[in-house]
Amino acid sequence: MLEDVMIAPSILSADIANLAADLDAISTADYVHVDVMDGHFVPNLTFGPNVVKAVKANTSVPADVHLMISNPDEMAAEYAKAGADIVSFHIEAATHAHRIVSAIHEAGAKAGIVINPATPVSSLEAIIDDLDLVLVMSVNPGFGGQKFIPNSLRKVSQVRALAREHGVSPIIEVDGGCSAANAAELIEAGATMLVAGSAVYGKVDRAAAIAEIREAGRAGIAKRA
Ligand SMILES: O=C(CO)[C@H](O)[C@H](O)COP(=O)(O)O
Ligand SMILES: [Fe+2]
Repeated sequence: MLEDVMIAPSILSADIANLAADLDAISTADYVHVDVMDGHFVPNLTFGPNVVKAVKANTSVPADVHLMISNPDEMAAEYAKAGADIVSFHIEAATHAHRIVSAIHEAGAKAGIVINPATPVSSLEAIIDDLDLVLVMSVNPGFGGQKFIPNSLRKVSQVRALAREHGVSPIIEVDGGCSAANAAELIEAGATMLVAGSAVYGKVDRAAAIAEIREAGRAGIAKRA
């Protein structure tokens, strides 16, 4: 049973020159979402483990690190060692997914797998028992501020069904184009954590934006099947 809707603002949309202040502004969030892009798996380039360390040094909000990198086999555990509370990597980039999950766990973090919009939920079947989190991308990764892909809702329901079938309850996170406008339907479909970049950092009052998305999402809890 979902206790409450979790919100993870993405610092992709923060002012990196004023990161400490922009982290203070989201102290009511459940996680801070850190988008790591390597310029290979996705066209864009962002942060490395040093930024995860800087985030950890400047907030007590746990860090949810989303790796959009071509080499999670080599690098995922480094982000756990840098202090990430959750490290998630893309199934499309992984050679030995089970080994990566074990390495993240051994380094002391929770482990998640991310699936792109065109990757089927069935790709998680053999590994869902080992995961703390499944992240459904609702945009093609690489940039903030993109439009939500509607078919993602069906995929969220499919992840929930797969988790139930396996008797596990990973966090079900959705990333890309999430806002107060679609929070209720996402939570109703089975999401438990929503990433919000532009929907939080695009607003002057970030705490109010977080509260608004959370409140909108709560309407979906009651409607759940
Ligand atoms: O992983 C991401 C992009 O690849 C970001 O987390 C995501 O796009 C958040 O930004 P927004 O809420 O503005 O869509
Ligand atoms: Fe992300």
